[in-house]
Amino acid sequence: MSIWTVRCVCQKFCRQAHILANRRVLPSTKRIPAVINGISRPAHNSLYQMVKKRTLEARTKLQANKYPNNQACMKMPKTVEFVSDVDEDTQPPTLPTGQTQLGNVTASVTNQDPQFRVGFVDSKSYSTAKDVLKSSQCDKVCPQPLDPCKPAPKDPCEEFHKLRRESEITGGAQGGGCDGDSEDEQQKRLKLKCLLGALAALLAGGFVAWMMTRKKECEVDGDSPDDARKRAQLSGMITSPPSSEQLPKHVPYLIIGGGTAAFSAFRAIKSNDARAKVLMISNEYRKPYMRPPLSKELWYTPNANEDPIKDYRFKQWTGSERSLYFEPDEFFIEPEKLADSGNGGIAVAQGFSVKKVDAQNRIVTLNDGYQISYEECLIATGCAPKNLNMLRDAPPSVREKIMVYRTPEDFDRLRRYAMQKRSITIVGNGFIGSELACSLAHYSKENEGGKVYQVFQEKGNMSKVLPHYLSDWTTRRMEKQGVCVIPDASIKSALRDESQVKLELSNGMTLLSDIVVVCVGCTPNTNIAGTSQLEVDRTLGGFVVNAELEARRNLYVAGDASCFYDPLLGRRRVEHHDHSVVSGRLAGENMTGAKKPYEHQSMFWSDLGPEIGYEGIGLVDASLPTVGVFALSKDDAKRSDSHTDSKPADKSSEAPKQTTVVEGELQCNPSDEPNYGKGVVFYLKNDKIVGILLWNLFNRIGLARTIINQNKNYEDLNEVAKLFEIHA
Ligand SMILES: Cc1cc2nc3c(=O)[nH]c(=O)nc-3n(C[C@H](O)[C@H](O)[C@H](O)COP(=O)(O)OP(=O)(O)OC[C@H]3O[C@@H](n4cnc5c(N)ncnc54)[C@H](O)[C@@H]3O)c2cc1C
Repeated sequence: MSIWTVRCVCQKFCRQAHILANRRVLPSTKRIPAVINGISRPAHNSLYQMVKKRTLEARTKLQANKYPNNQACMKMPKTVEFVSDVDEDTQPPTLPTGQTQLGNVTASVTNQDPQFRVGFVDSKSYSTAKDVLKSSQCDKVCPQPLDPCKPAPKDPCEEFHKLRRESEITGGAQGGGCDGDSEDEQQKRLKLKCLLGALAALLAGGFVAWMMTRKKECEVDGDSPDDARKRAQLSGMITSPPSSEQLPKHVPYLIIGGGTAAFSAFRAIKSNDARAKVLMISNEYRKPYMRPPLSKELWYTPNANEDPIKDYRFKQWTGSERSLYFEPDEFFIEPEKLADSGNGGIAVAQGFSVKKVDAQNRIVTLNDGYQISYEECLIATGCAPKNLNMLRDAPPSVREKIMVYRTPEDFDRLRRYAMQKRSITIVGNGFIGSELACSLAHYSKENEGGKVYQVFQEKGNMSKVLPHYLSDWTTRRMEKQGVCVIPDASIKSALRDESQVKLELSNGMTLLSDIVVVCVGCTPNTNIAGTSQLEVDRTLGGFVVNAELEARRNLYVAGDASCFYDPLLGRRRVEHHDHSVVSGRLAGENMTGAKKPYEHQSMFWSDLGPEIGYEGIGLVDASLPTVGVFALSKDDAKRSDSHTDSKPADKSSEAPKQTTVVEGELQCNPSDEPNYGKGVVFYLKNDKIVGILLWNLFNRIGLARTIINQNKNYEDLNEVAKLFEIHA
């Protein structure tokens, strides 16, 4: 095995990768014990541990088990000029800008795949996504049985149309009954009456048919009122307590928001003030729960077809089971009983919204005007998913096919579509969009479900986080997992079919989908800032707080909604689970008088299916220069060695050329999977390491944290990389 180093020096999108070295790793005896010892996780991280007990062993086992790769689609072309005389069999995998891989198959595929149609309403000679899929290497590299580009075995759209036609015919027949045997003289008047009657009956029949199809839509889009009530009762989705009047008038500790940061703060308060009485006010109708499994583990849990509404149990990657909820219902006390509780505890007011905080007088006002005074208050309102303006402003018929993704309700809704084998389009290439696309593709594969498309403007998945070569590689891996990735494309328009939404993309493709999930980031929930006279950061968003997470005296902000001052890395806002745990804990400690600054570097993680997992810490930002060091498999090492060996004298001056060659190989040969299978990427600012990404490397985040905290220049990053034992 060899170490493979890639340095990205361009500020924007890291266009250049330089191989710096191709040397043997130091033997594992060359560890630096002091640093290695720093790996152990601090105790506060128990919330993080609950979600994510990931060991390399567990992941490796998982990789070997029942989730085999699906087959690759192909690289999408940048433009969609129609080229009718392309020979599919001789198509190169990638084409220069301005050309396209679209083949001469447009008309022939139209009827085969209802998800991709040419000229949907108005029959233009579109080059559709199907054409792209068809014309790519997919036809060459995908074995037939697993080919994700072929039509689904059963076409839900066709079924829908059939049902609809039948109901219309039935309605029409019922409208008859005027074939009377009346006398000739009366025929004219009777005929007229009859015609009018038939027309009325037809209209009634049509109305019945419409109602019937509406009902079918409802069955897809939502529960019947009875079911909805039942599910609401099961999950406690009713305001609790029934009225704000039942909430205490005064509490020592008040937390606005009922998410991860809020719950972490409660834990810290309780461990510093054993009898603390804490009231959490959440506008969700649930007790505190974690979000990460919503886009990952829940979709891989074998019992995913069972109704998870009660406690959303899921299997962690390690195989152990747990619920989405941090604690069961019994852990909490009722808000009405909080004031009289001798030992204190935590109460959650569910379904109530705070509209104002009066920091001067320490009073919080709810939406209905009810006021609660506090001694210490934390704002942990998180963030809300963004939508695209064009979709938000679309007609209601389109909007009902568009959703964002953040809550268990969103999971339920999307799962209903997935279970019904519908085609799903994810918009966006960030963490949640990419995770969800992988999870849905997996779910679809396991259940012979519908197609999963991922559309985004950028060139590759996670391009804001990963250096471009890694983003490219990841995109190909996503395709292998069964996601039909459509990069370099934005949505130009969205129209509604009987059952689907038709997306016209900027690259000329037309995509038909049963549901569109918009995953384009989120906006911090700072609505109360204006009424509460709190400062919001103009650039980063979020409530501005100092290093102690204080917005005002006795008023703190933590989690996604806080824009805090990191003494090491400057002003930041972070939208990750561990940050919400770390900042929530710090705020909780400070609410009990600790007055500590934010010093602990939080980490994040993401999983793109069971085979790709990564963790990051510090400023993991693709616009920074990066150096990546990856373990190569035997074959790749040989290839790289031979390349270097052929030009030993030119090693440094030829670095960019080597890069080009390596990148070329990667782009042209999707089977070069091991290239970026495992490694570490350093993100640099003023030649200092400010961020570290651990790519399929686990249990090393403590070491990464130590290195960032050292805040110094390293002569040779290969030496630093060796500490991570990427071959271990
Ligand atoms: C699907 C998904 C997957 C994710 N996966 C990962 C992952 O793998 N790794 C990772 O590091 N991070 C992940 N994250 C991000 C992580 O979950 C968030 O960073 C974290 O939940 C933020 O916690 P929070 O407490 O700040 O906000 P939230 O969890 O959003 O909680 C805020 C709460 O406050 C409520 N609220 C808002 N305004 C008011 C108001 N005025 N009055 C009362 N209540 C209010 C909200 O309804 C919400 O319940 C994921 C997020 C999502 C959505």
